[in-house]
Amino acid sequence: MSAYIALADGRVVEGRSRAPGTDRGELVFTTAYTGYEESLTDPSYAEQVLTFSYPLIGNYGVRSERFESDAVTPRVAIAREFTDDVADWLASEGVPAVDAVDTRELVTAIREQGAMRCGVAAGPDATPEQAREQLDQCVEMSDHVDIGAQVSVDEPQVYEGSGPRVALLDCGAKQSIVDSLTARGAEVHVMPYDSTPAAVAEREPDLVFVSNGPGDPANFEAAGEVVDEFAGETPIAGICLGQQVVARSLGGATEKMEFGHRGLNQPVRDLETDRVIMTTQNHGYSVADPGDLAVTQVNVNDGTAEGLAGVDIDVLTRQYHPEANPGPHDSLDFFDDVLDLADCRTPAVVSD
Ligand SMILES: NC(=O)CC[C@H](N)C(=O)O
Repeated sequence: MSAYIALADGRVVEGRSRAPGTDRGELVFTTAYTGYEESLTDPSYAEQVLTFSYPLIGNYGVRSERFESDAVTPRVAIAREFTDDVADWLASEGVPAVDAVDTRELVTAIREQGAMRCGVAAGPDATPEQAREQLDQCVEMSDHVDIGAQVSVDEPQVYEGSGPRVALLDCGAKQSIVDSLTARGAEVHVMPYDSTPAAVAEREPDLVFVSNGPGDPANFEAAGEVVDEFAGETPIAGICLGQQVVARSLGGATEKMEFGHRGLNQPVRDLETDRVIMTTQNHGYSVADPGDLAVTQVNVNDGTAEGLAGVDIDVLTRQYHPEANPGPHDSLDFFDDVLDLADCRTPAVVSD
């Protein structure tokens, strides 16, 4: 069974269909060599076509305990080789999968030209024309203005705890962010991404936390309004899209990166301690201007802002994923730090 990937640069790359279907999205790559279940269920990958640069994906099976959400979130998955476990899982979820592709060619194209639109057709009757038709219908990431609605809860969900009460604005939150907070005793109220400041205030939070999420942070204005309303009154935290939303709301700006950071070994330097930690990352936008916030951590490779902190107010954000699923685990203390900001309730005792 054949498969075709039509790139925005005019190329059509041929591969083998491992799960049939036609679809489209922004072509990106991750260098992660493990954690494929986590990546394939991370809501931040909505509307993207995910290429794994590591050549064999699926060598330790598929277990739902490792999923970050209920759904497979990228629109299409591509690898040099998928095991049957992964291919069968993607087929059962209706997500097209393509392997037997020279992923080095795709990665090089993305590195040289940036993350780009693509269309995919896979299956017994797939044709290059179908892939090109998908490409024609593919819009730029920033045009997915309602992307938050795809990935957020519809109604608030409460996880009980005896520690600080966290209002987590769910812009596409990974389950391991919720788990990292509840493991430390926090009471977590997962709130829809478009909650109003009044709806958040009703929860009487000790900490307002903006989650990770897909697409352009400019399309998460409601979360920015919540930050604007609570900043200076209640501590604020953010991860990845959350950092971007918080920065935008507090006078800063974001920009689209050329091909982003996606992988498990991105080095980050803390400017105060000079310590370098290895981090897991998945983002295509970055904070170009921190506004009223101070940059406290930077990416060692390209100098982009990896951590921000309030100067006079309690704000702490990370561009990488401190919940570190599947790892490396250098960054878990972020959760202790943000809960310390909110320590007006019973102290949390549990650690990872
Ligand atoms: N993991 C995330 O939260 C990603 C944030 C944002 N969608 C970006 O690509 O930059």
